[in-house]
Amino acid sequence: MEEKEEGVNLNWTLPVSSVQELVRQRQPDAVAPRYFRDDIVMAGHHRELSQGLPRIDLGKLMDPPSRSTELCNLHSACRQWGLFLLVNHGVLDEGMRMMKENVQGFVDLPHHEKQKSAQKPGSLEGYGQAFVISHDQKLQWNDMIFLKCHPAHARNLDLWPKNPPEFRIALEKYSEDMRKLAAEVVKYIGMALGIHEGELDLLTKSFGEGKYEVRMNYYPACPEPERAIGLLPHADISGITLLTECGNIPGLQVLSKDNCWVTVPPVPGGIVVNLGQIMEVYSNGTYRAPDHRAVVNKEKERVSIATFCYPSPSLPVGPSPQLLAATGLPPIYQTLSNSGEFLQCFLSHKLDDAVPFIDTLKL
Ligand SMILES: O=C(O)CCC(=O)C(=O)O
Ligand SMILES: [Fe+2]
Repeated sequence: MEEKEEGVNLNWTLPVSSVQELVRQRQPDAVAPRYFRDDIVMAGHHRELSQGLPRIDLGKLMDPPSRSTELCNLHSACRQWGLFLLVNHGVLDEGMRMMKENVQGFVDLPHHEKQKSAQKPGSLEGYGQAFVISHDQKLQWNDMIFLKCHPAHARNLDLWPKNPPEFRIALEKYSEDMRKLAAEVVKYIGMALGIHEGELDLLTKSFGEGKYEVRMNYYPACPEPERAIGLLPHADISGITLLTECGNIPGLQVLSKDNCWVTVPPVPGGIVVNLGQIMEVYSNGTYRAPDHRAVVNKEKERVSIATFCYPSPSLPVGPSPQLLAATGLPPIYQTLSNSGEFLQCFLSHKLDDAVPFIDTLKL
């Protein structure tokens, strides 16, 4: 019998064993049935892109002579893919390196040490797995540690690892860098959409003062990568997500408009930006919050760091008033009072609902 209960939501997860421990202790040469994802991995075609995914240069956006051309590139990247590789982003190498080293250092700790940051019942925050709501649910080939970083009062420091000793400093610095970067990137996304003056200031300010959560993903090497999935296809619920990959190991794939899975190749020093559902709603569906997933491979473990960036409560979450006025189009989504209400609706939307969350907001 399914142990799923009525009213269960995504803000809750059952403890399951760490994939890393499973691999370390048993050194399996096959994937356990609970991880078989043949339905998902086999579904859909996979394609390598000859011309590559869009690259956006933040330096060019900041520099007035090159801005308008780069805004056109940004506009088409957000429309076509909802994902782009951000280069020349200005985040110092030192902070990035320190964060990557500390996340890898945490991953390499003995299990009992990592368990000091284990998720507590009733919350997704901490070390564990996301969204496990029944004992017979299929699992993902992923362990993670998920921590709230901004605003500072939202931090649950009891879950922040004390080991490696510089982990906390690295995360604090990194999330601060991501907060500043997100506000800048969102400003240009707003400009690309045609937003200006007061509304552009409100948008930028709301991300400057917004909510930031960091999810560090660990995908061990997998004996049967074609049978398992690192992360199931999903669209992020955030405004935008900033993704840093710790090594040179591909794994992230994005769904193209014509429904092909396209591998996002890691670019050393680059940051992958993907739009979340809040921006899809804000753009009245002009921009995409793309479905993406993580696949695993046989030889190498992979580590990624996703920062989910949300606007502060000062921004209503609905189609941009300026955009509606400029296009004369009707809103396709309802407006919720802020990202808190948006998240609440998302969390109470049951996992197994056939309708994607964003469609429940359609007018
Ligand atoms: O590991 C990756 O590349 C994807 C991570 C991701 O999509 C997420 O954490 O939401
Ligand atoms: Fe994601």
